[in-house]
Amino acid sequence: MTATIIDGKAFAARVRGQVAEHVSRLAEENGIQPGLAVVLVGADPASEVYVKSKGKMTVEVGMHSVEHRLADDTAEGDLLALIATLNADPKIHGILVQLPLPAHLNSELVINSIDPAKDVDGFHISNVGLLGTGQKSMVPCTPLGCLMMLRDHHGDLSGMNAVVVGRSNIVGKPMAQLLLGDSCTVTIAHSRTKDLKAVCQGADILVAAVGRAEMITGDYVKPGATVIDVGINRIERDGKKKLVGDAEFASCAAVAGAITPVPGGVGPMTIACLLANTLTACCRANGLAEPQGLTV
Ligand SMILES: Nc1nc2c(c(=O)[nH]1)N[C@@H](CN(C=O)c1ccc(C(=O)N[C@@H](CCC(=O)O)C(=O)O)cc1)CN2
Repeated sequence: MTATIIDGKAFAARVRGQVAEHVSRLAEENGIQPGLAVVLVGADPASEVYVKSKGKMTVEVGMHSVEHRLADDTAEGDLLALIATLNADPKIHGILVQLPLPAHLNSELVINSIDPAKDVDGFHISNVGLLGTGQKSMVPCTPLGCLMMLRDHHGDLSGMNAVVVGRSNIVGKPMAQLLLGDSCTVTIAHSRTKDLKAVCQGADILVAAVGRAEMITGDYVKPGATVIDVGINRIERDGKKKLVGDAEFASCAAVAGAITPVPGGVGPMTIACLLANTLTACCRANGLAEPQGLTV
């Protein structure tokens, strides 16, 4: 079998196009412009790239974009004060603090200081609780992007066996909640799961979010299954730098029915869903109907 490649780059471009249409309608009909503030502390090279990309795409869809770049040794109190200012700013509907934060900062405290209504990452404890109890929330961008691609590929997901390998707060846990919300039978597996291979072999949908380069090989995959690869690992092979996922692409693609590549799969959907979440937050803040198909 040769898997269908799920093109996340093209899908993300379509989502951004839909967001842009909504943004222009909001301006024409309501005189409102959604605004997103991104906060970067320190100079992690990958984070720098993601933040730059977020700013550029925010402007491209017609939103108001604000970037705050703070020094690596920024005091926690100063970061909290900035977030308080953004919470109170009516032009800002979404606030994102780029992760990881430098080690001296308490990420949980920082994230939980964001107004939950502006928490476009969906990481605030209120949004985590709302999602976990099936209530309307802000949904974390990467799992939301994965769900959109799965719904697009399969239509109805109900009754499918989904295995999520990885239990992070950012991807694994919310991904499992979203799949459960779509009536999948969900297993969360991780590095300590006994006979991980056998567990994965039972999956109709296999989400690899374990953070280990090419750990999921073709023999973990049920023939015809859909593999969603969330991993972004920078490795060196044959003296060349390469970006690979948590799934070994060639061997998995030989068995799977469909697979997301790295790069060009889940990654681009993360930023597209951030823009969708900012639009959703803006509509909610103004008591307007939420855009259809851009949130759960
Ligand atoms: N506050 C947050 N921090 C982080 C998040 C997040 O959702 N919120 N996710 C990741 C990083 N991330 C966005 O912030 C992100 C990762 C990857 C991509 C992407 O488009 N990847 C490309 C490859 C790009 C490359 O060469 O590195 C791809 O997969 O095709 C976008 C956003 C951690 N931090």
